[in-house]
Amino acid sequence: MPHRPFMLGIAGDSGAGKTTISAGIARLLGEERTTNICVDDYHKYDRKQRKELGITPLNPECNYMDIMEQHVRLLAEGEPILKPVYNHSTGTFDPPVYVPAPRAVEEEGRLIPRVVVLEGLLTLFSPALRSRYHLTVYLDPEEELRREWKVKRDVAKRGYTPEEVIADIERRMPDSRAFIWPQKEHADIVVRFYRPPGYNPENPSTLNVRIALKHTLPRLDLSEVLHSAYEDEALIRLETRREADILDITGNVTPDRAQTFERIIWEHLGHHAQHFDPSLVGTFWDKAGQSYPLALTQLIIAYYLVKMRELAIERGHLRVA
Ligand SMILES: Nc1ncnc2c1ncn2[C@@H]1O[C@H](COP(=O)(O)OP(=O)(O)OP(=O)(O)O)[C@@H](O)[C@H]1O
Ligand SMILES: O=C(CO)[C@H](O)[C@H](O)COP(=O)(O)O
Repeated sequence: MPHRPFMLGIAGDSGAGKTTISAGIARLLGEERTTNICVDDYHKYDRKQRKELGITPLNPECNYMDIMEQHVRLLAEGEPILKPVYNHSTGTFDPPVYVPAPRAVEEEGRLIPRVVVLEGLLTLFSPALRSRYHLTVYLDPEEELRREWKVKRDVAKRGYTPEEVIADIERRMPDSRAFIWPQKEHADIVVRFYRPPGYNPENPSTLNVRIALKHTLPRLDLSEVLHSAYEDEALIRLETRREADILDITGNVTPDRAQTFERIIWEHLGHHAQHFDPSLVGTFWDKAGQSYPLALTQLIIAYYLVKMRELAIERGHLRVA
């Protein structure tokens, strides 16, 4: 009998930080307890063909959306898939890889559903995809920041010049607006990193973050988690609005305060975070940089994930035996 996993969908534009967040969450929960899939692997055309056709990878027409939907359904039902692989270094396709059935993992004599993290440009695009997730996240950094991150990453890792990356971002703009940005509406959690006044790009650890927790989420008592840091306006502010609870975390938080807050969330994650190396929470840029707002964002998403997984088990929505 297949085991149904917990499905987490993460969307956002290119360079918005999806891989950074997904990798952090997988490390938190234990990499052997998660299956991470990038849905950008379902591109229909390679880089050369896209150029010839004048189509961008952001356009659903440029992706095998039907196969993506079928594979997301199969994973949600606990089945294996044979996943295509798009190689960002060569701009072409590698042989497909076998992704085993996402079976539950044993923890203290109990079977816990595995977490399948699906991230990519179009993860939340269609109703068929959205219907499969238990929790959805949209990454929405300030546009200038996304450009800065994308240029740095594409030059270092994907063989582009800065001018080529900027020109490509501009070419993609109509498709960003038409296909990527509207997915924000469908996310339970929207994360926006933004620059403080006088921001120095050499020190991205000082970025602020605003996390919108939509009311589609169960009303978890976050105030209990935030309690001891809650008084501290310099660190964190929680405000309830009509459409969402807004959590603001500033980048100039002192290490001891951030670490206290991290520990509080950590304790609430309990045994779910026992396989994780805490020194890696909040790391970015191949673990060379570390940011408290990023660490707290990863912990808050993991906290909701663990709580919602417990709820789904209680309600009998996740079959593990
Ligand atoms: N919170 C952050 N603070 C500092 N740098 C970050 C943060 N999030 C992401 N970055 C940097 O931005 C770059 C892009 O991030 P990432 O690869 O996670 O984006 P992505 O959305 O997965 O991109 P793509 O869809 O194009 O693959 C990386 O170099 C990463 O180190
Ligand atoms: O937006 C992207 C997600 O990473 C990529 O740019 C897209 O997948 C195509 O990659 P490239 O044209 O750089 O080969």
